[in-house]
Amino acid sequence: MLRRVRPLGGDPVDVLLADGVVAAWRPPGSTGPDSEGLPAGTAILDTDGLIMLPGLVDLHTHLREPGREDAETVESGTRAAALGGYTTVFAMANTNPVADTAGVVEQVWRLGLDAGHCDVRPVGAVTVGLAGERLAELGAMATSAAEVRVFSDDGHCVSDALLMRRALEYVRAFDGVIAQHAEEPRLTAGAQMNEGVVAARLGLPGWPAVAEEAIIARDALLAGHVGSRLHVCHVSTAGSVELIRWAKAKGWQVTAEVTPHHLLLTDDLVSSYDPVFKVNPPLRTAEDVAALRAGLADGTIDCVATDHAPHALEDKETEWAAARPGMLGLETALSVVMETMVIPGHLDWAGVADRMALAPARIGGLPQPAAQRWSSIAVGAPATVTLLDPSPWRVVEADTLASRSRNTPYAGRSLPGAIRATFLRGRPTVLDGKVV
Ligand SMILES: NC(=O)N[C@@H](CC(=O)O)C(=O)O
Ligand SMILES: [Zn+2]
Ligand SMILES: [Zn+2]
Repeated sequence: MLRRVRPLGGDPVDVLLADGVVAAWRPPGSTGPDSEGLPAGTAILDTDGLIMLPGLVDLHTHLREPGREDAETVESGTRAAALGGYTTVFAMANTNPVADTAGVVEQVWRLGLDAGHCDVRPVGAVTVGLAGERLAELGAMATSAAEVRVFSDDGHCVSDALLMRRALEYVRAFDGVIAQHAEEPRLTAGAQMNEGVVAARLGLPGWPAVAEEAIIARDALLAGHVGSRLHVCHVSTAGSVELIRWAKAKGWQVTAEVTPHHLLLTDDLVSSYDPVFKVNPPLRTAEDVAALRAGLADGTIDCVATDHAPHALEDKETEWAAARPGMLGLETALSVVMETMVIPGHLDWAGVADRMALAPARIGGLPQPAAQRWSSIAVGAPATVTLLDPSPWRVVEADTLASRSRNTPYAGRSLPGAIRATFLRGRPTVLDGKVV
């Protein structure tokens, strides 16, 4: 029995979860189901004041297995995901070996099943070894047990225009999508941070906005030309938001994501030379942050994706130039979205449900019942939900995170909200803020 849940910002209702589905619900004050006669094992929680959201879906997670199990494993990464309210994560392909064959994507998918904290949907590489030279066996990954629908060379840009065109054409047959890490490599060679006044002051080589925007413009034109689906990873500049708005107005199948860190943090943090703030694409300016928030609010940017990028201490706690780019994100994403979007009034909870669960499920090609699993509280709908307590503020401590890595940019910062429980098809994966 779930009591007094407030779904999507509306009036509180009582919701009963049983056998993995919403068994009944009632408006407050009315009589209806109570805890008598419930099936054994039905979860009974005091959920007064909690907000119920559909289980969150992350289109962009780095789990590091196989290859860098010291930084993260499928088990530790999905544990972090469940604690963050996620019920599905898409695992990026830049592992070692690269997830560019049916064998590797099936391995990652099975590790996810074994861990059981959330659903793991492997992303397949676009090119063999992420080398940007030959297309990987996209069809074999699509028809494997892992049923890959999202393909990405993330970490690298598919910079060859003809290869990008061929990839877009190839995935059309099975309604796949190419998720592009938009970075024109010739324009970012040697780059250390956002190109701008802070870089000039610090004397660090700059990563210009145009390196992202040039690829987005090119790929949107290609996607429109061949009639296929393009998804833009980690959009970070105001100009990129404008380009995506333009591509959508053309009617092209272009979608985009923004990370929590690009919604909150700016490039002046680099003045500390703390490599925890090194990320790709780099932290940008306050004007970019404002445009990203506005783009997410009006739906130009379809969804929030964490780009959770764990790195071992030796790769992160080093001098700025030698440190690997990337930040943790799964355990703090909903709190950062609350701070940057909900509290300032850019998004209500229904908007959060769309941008963090429904839209990413649709883009990632999750089976239709899952994608539609939350239009309202409906009897018979699978209970894949997360319960958020919006009231507490908590100081993030790197050492208490479930991730194997420690590279959170929010350490010492106070963030709003706390996940109390996560349910995957009716089974609790997190209860009272702890992994079950
Ligand atoms: N975002 C990052 O800074 N790093 C990612 C790669 C990527 O998302 O491009 C990683 O794999 O570490
Ligand atoms: Zn990337
Ligand atoms: Zn990434």
